Amino acid sequence: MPAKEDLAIHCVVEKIFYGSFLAVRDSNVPIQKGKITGFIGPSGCGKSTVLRSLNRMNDMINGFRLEGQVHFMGQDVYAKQVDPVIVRRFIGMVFQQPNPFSMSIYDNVAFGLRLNRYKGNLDEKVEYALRRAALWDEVKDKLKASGLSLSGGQQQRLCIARAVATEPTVLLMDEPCSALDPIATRRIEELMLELKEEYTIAMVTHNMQQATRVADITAFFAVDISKGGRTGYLVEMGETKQIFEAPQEQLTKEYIRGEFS
Ligand SMILES: Nc1ncnc2c1ncn2[C@@H]1O[C@H](COP(=O)(O)OP(=O)(O)OP(=O)(O)O)[C@@H](O)[C@H]1O
Repeated sequence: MPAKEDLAIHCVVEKIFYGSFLAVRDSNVPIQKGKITGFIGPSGCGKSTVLRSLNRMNDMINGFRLEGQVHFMGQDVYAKQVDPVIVRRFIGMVFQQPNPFSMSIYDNVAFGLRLNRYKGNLDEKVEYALRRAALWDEVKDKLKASGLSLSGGQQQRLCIARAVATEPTVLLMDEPCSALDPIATRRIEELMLELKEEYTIAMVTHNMQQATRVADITAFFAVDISKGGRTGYLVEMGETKQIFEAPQEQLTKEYIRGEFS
């Protein structure tokens, strides 16, 4: 277990429910500062559920209930007085499908800044965010064009620019490349490696090669069907190299060898 001061987020899931359905149990998921943590595991093991719990993205889902704690920089994210909008300002999110708003490239990036009543120079901030997302050179002459006019890979980088514009501390990425071709995927992976110099990243990926290319730390989840349900849980978590080359758990070994999916 890493030292407390090295953690950006400390997430201890006892149980997560959707209504009466127990989706995830017993998962202690520390997210280390300045690293990329990858969540891997078979479909339905709760990777997205846990990721989305980190910035209260699941709050909008009817019946969602977390038993456990999520601490961000030592603060309880689920404390009564905490505004989830503020949580998401510090823990940003990039989704599976690029989802630029139906507005100009510029306005997409400025959106969160305006929402937060940013008082500084908006043009400079938009340029900074687009540069951070490695998109500036491709769009600097068409900032007024619709975000939807960009290619899929560019749209995803626009979403990353939108997320980094408000300078979050952590970026959550839920299969950010799954809708992209291999070249656009590589571009996003390179970008993630650049971004981790400034941000802590946690990502869900279906692609084990991607986890080995990008993640410093890997968390492997599986589904427990022993009690007649389908409940996800964390099997093991560690340095990516250790998880892939010397996993501690038999289940991890079998998953990595492709013996189940
Ligand atoms: N909004 C929801 N309402 C009810 N059940 C849900 C909801 N979202 C997810 N679930 C259930 O919770 C469990 C975990 O789902 P989750 O999407 O977190 O898994 P995952 O590991 O990310 O899966 P995948 O790899 O297929 O995306 C699944 O059984 C799923 O059906």
